[in-house]
Amino acid sequence: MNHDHQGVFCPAPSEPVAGPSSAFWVVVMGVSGCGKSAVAQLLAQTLGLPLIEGDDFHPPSNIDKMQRGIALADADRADWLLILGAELARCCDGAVLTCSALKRSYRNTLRSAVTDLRFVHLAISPAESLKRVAQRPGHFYPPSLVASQFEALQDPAGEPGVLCLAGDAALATLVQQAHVWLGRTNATCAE
Ligand SMILES: Nc1ncnc2c1ncn2[C@@H]1O[C@H](COP(=O)(O)OP(=O)(O)O)[C@@H](O)[C@H]1O
Ligand SMILES: O=C(O)[C@H](O)[C@@H](O)[C@H](O)[C@H](O)COP(=O)(O)O
Repeated sequence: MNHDHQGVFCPAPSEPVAGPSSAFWVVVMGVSGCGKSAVAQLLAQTLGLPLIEGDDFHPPSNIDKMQRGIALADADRADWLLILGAELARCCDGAVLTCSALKRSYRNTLRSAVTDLRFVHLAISPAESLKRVAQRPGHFYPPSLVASQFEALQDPAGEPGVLCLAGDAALATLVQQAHVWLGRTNATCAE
């Protein structure tokens, strides 16, 4: 079953959606606290593309689970990833999506929604992730779940269309590096 966050049915595309040649879609990915939201917001502004916040599309049951300190399982993430793929496909001229996308199979679900999907992986240490998550007041995601993110993470290095960055660099540097890379790989997505 595939619903958007307001419960409206979203048909999943049977073929990845291709946009105009200038269009591209990019996922800013990584463990909790790696900087997905911060980087994606600036990157979307820089590129003039819509921002899709992956966390906004979790069903209440997932939020509730995480708030109670229970890590999501593959089954909890399956519909969420399909919805995020449909959201990407809906943005015909491209978009920037924040999504943890921790496992290769999750990334492949997103790849099946749009052509040449790029991923910018913000890699940080468990200690840095824990520090940042613990300092984020009012967020639903508890520090006790940080270790589970690293257990689930499958490094995307070597997969097509992936840029890996050190997430402890300055925000402006990260956005610039992603921007340059996206310009260089546009239309080929071979890296
Ligand atoms: N490159 C960075 N350097 C320093 N602090 C950062 C950086 N990126 C993000 N942060 C801070 O870390 C915290 C988590 O960032 P956030 O973007 O919410 O991560 P995520 O969306 O991956 O969970 C926020 O307080 C944010 O301001
Ligand atoms: O797949 C998951 O386990 C969740 O999506 C998780 O990766 C995400 O980190 C939380 O929703 C917290 O949100 P932030 O990543 O924005 O901290």
